[in-house]
Formats: sequence, structure tokens, C-alpha cells
Amino acid sequence: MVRSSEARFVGHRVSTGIQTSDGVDFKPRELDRDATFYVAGHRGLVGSAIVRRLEAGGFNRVVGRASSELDLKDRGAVFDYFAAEKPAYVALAAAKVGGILANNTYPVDFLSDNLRIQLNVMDAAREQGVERMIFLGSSCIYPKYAEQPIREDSLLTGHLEPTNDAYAIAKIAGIMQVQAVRRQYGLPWISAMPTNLYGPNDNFSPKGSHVLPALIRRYDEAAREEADSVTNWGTGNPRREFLHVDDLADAVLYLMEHYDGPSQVNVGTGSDVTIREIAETIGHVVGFEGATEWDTSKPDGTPQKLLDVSYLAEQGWTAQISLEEGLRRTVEWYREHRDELRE
Ligand SMILES: NC(=O)C1=CN([C@@H]2O[C@H](COP(=O)(O)OP(=O)(O)OC[C@H]3O[C@@H](n4cnc5c(N)ncnc54)[C@H](OP(=O)(O)O)[C@@H]3O)[C@@H](O)[C@H]2O)C=CC1
Ligand SMILES: C[C@H]1O[C@H](OP(=O)(O)OP(=O)(O)OC[C@H]2O[C@@H](n3cnc4c(=O)[nH]c(N)nc43)[C@H](O)[C@@H]2O)[C@@H](O)[C@@H](O)C1=O
Repeated sequence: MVRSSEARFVGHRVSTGIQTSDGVDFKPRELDRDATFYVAGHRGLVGSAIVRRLEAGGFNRVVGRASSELDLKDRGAVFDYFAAEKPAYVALAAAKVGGILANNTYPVDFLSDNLRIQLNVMDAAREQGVERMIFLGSSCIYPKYAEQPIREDSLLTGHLEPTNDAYAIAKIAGIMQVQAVRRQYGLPWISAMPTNLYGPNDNFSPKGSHVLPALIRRYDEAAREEADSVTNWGTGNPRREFLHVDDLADAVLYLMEHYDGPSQVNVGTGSDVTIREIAETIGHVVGFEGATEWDTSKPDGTPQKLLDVSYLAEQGWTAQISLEEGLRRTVEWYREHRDELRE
């Protein structure tokens, strides 16, 4: 395997070695706080956290458009937007996103929408010569039975998890597009692969959400109604790694200012818990005193998804927000906003 300490050129493809060099000659540096920074998906969980991080970091021209104003599936509109706005930097955090059930039920949407959004944004950004782009993928790009913790060079070494294979293929195509733009046009674009995320502005809808917001909502409602029991999906045995989205946003800016290379970079905490454990913790935090049951007719998905974050640590970044602290903040946010959430 090729790590940064033993960099060599390993070829033009989505590679099974960490590609640390592809001929792009770029030294990462501090971004210009007065340049235009477009955050695609700025109202979502990830995009809104990136906006908060950029504004706290002194960026003066952070721009975004809601999907109702600019549908990123509309190629002509995306090209017009880039031609008018001419952003110097782009964080691509707009996507069709959902939990295990949504991914499993609507694979066409997860494949087609995401391919279209990525192609349009990256083609338009390339046409305008955007200096720095970060594409956000997901840990589900790795094989279902990848060796744990999952290293970047596990990509394309095995079969995908079937509940989210369509979404994963779209994300793998995104990594390839970044690598292809680097190779053909020499633009220093990068990709980051976050683990499962949570935090403010998450999707808390019962059928569409990821597990952590689903459990916060379910246990909070049960606690308020003094219900005897709640029923979660699957067996509770799968293991997941949870990263607070403010940590992710910090990593996004850090990578844009400190990392350049064709390999996607894993972003996580380096530790995981079972779904049963996270359910018990959330039940405790919201004050639920009843029983927890498991509906094993619902899918478990990947048995374990824990990222190897040593490559990111080598670049100089590690997560700061503990799961306990992140959960406490997210439950607090949910309680303040539960009456105004998207369905
Ligand atoms: N949530 C997670 O656990 C993880 C997320 N990621 C990645 O992070 C990125 C963001 O995810 P997350 O923030 O959770 O998702 P959200 O659903 O919270 O936000 C996605 C955003 O994308 C925008 N969007 C979707 N479709 C379109 C469209 N056709 N045109 C314009 N905008 C559109 C939405 O805009 P609007 O609100 O205006 O409709 C929305 O704000 C994705 O690439 C995802 O793969 C990676 C790993 C884990
Ligand atoms: C980030 C990642 O997210 C998705 O993958 P996932 O990690 O499997 O997603 P999840 O958060 O929805 O579930 C995690 C685990 O939790 C269990 N579980 C229990 N009870 C609920 C529940 O109520 N809702 C949900 N959603 N899951 C539940 C559930 O059965 C599973 O075992 C990808 O499709 C893809 O989108 C992706 O990239």
C-alpha cells in the first residue's frame, strides 16, 4: 500500500492504493477570506455546518442557493449560476441523502439525482476554473465486508452493501470525477468521505432519516408520552461510527487549506458503538424509562462501518467533539426546533 510517507505515482484510475501523487503541482495554502465560496446544499446538515465554520473563520462571501431557487439537476441553470457567481471555492454538500430505508426503497433517485447533481456542479465548476473544490462522499462507498477499520485503499476491493449500492456507485463516480479533473485539467480538487454524521439541521423524518436523528425523535416522543416501549429497526447489533457535523465542517476547511492529493480522505472519529448501545444512551439522555424492542423485519445493513482515520491524522486533523457532548447538543437543538422540522 502507498502511504504519504512513501509517495509514488500509481496510475490514472480509482485506485486500490492511496494515490498520493498524480502530477498536480499545488501547495495547499490559506484560502482567501474575500473570495466567493459556494456551499452547495447550504441548508442541509452538512452544508449549514460548513457555512457556520466558514463564517466563524472570517469568510466574507459565502453563497448558497436553496433547491427551490436553483435545482442542481438542471444543467443549464447550474452553468448560468456558475457563470454569474464565479466562485473561487466550492464545497459540494448537495445530494439526495437518506437513511437505510430511503436508500433501499428509492435506489433510482439516489443514483440518478446524485449523478446529475455531481456532474452538473463539477462540469460547471471546471468550466469556470474553480480553484478549490471539495466533494463529499460517504463511508458507504467501501465494500460491505471491508476489513475494519476501513482504509482508503479498500475502495473497489469487494461487493457493496445492497441497501445503498446505488448511492455508493454515484459517490464512487464523484471520486472518479475529481480524480479525472485533476488529471485532465490540473485543478487541485479533493474528496472527503465522512462517516455517519449527526447534529443541528439534520433530517428527523421517521422514514427518511438516518438512525441517530430517528432515535432522538422516537425516544423523545416516547418520553413525553410516557410510552411503555419503543421499537427500533433491525437487530441492534450493527456497529456505526458517529461524527458531529461541526467536526466534519472543521475537517472540510482544514483539508481545503492543508491537503492536496487524488485519494479520497476518510473523516471520522476512529471509534464505533452498536446501534443497541446508541439507542440506550439516547433513551437515557431524553429520560425514557420504558422498554426497547427490535423489529428484525427491517434491514441491518452493513454489519460494521468504522473508518481508519490515520491518513487524516497524518495530515494533522482529529475529531474534537465526544459522542456524549455531541448527543447532548443535538438533543438540545432538536427540542428547540422539533415543531419546525422538515418531514
Ligand atoms: N448525513 C450523513 O450521515 C452523511 C452525509 N454525507 C454526505 O454529506 C452531503 C450532505 O448530506 P446532508 O447534509 O446529510 O444531507 P441533507 O439532506 O441534510 O442536505 C442536502 C442538501 O442538498 C440540497 N439538495 C438536494 N437536492 C438538490 C437539488 N436537486 N438542487 C439543489 N440542492 C439540492 C438540499 O437543499 P434544500 O434544502 O434547499 O432542498 C439539502 O440542503 C452528501 O453528499 C452526503 O452524501 C456523508 C456521510 C454521512
Ligand atoms: C450514512 C449512511 O447511511 C446509510 O447507511 P446506514 O449506516 O446503514 O444508515 P442508517 O443510519 O439509516 O442505519 C444504521 C443502522 O441503524 C438501524 N436503525 C435502527 N432503528 C432505526 C431507525 O429508526 N431509522 C434508521 N434509519 N435506522 C435505524 C438500521 O437498521 C441500521 O442497522 C446509507 O444508506 C447511506 O445513506 C450512508 O451513506
